[in-house]
Amino acid sequence: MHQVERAIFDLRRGLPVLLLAGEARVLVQAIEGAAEAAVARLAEEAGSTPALVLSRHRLAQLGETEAATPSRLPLPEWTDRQRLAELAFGARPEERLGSDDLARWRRALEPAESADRGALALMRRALLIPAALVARVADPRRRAVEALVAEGTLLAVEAAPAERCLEGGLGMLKRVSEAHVPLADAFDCRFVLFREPDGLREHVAVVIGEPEIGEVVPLRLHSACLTGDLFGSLRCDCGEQLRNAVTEIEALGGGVLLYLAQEGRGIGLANKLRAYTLQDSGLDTLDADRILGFGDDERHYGVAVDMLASLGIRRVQLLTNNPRKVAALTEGGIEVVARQALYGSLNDHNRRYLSAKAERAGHLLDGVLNGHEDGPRRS
Ligand SMILES: Nc1nc2c(ncn2[C@@H]2O[C@H](COP(=O)(O)OP(=O)(O)OP(=O)(O)O)[C@@H](O)[C@H]2O)c(=O)[nH]1
Ligand SMILES: [Zn+2]
Repeated sequence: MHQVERAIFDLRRGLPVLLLAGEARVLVQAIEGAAEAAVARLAEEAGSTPALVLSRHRLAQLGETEAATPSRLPLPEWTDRQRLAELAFGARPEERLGSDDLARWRRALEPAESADRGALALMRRALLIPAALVARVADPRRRAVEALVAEGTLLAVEAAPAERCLEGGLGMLKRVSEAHVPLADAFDCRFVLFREPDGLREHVAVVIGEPEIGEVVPLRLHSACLTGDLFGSLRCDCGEQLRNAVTEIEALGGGVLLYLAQEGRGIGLANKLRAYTLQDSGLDTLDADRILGFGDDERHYGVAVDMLASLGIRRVQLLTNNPRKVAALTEGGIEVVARQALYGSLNDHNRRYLSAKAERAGHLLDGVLNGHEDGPRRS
């Protein structure tokens, strides 16, 4: 895990890393921050033709509608940064790259192997665009590349743990510190901070009042939304949901709110802002994420299950409109005794977002979409 965490750091800085997959040595670089001549340079370094690894969601945007797995797209050396960006996350690839060219690219697709899957997982964990430049190191270049590793200028990491890096080291969450933090809507609150084993993400359990831990505990799983939670953005309903959850849990006699570092349904703030810009050109919240190469929802709730285990909570009354959260907790061995709706209010800016969640992602938002437009509602 240690090397994986370092690899994420290097990739975020725009540096290449070397993935080790059996006998294969594969140079990997992020699309974000890639220099103009990145493909040519990688070709020279590896002595082979670089390829672009794309997620199945992105492949679908390029016309590979049946893609069930990621694939590798071999690239000519003259591929510049602009073309890479169009291929990896451009909004209108057909228009910009030409349908003939796209069809040709598609015919050249190769199935992804372990190093390619590892590269994509690293990009996701690093909250970068989920597309990677990869190049297999040819035999004549192997020594030179290994020398870079030996002298410490290139980081080598095994592909297998890289592939698993999104699982987040379950059961190894560290409970780090805690304090009493009185809130405007609930005076008696304790913030308990948890850190993932690789140190990259932190999550907070807000214990409101003194819930009976052995009984059914009112619980909210809240995914971070900087724009909504902190600034009251009108594009979503998160800020109101957050505050309504605190009030509601307090009214229920106490419970827990898990504030999870899952900004943008797990794609990170940078990508959420990219997705917002795409939404401004007419796409809905799910299609915008798919253009960028992401699935409808990239969140994993293993950390929430671990936090509940640490707090001794096994039975909950869950405040959510999202059936996936109920399913994820149940799968993690938490008994969801009841679900309780939790709404923000509808406005002209979030109407399309909430409708898409209800119509396309199965969120249970009838109560807010059908007529309750004049303020927050609970049921
Ligand atoms: N990718 C993406 N994320 C968004 C967008 N709008 C809001 N979000 C994120 O969506 C998540 C919403 O979190 P929650 O309110 O906990 O979850 P939910 O899936 O709406 O479910 P409930 O609120 O429990 O019903 C947050 O991480 C937001 O940052 C968007 O347009 N695109
Ligand atoms: Zn939000």
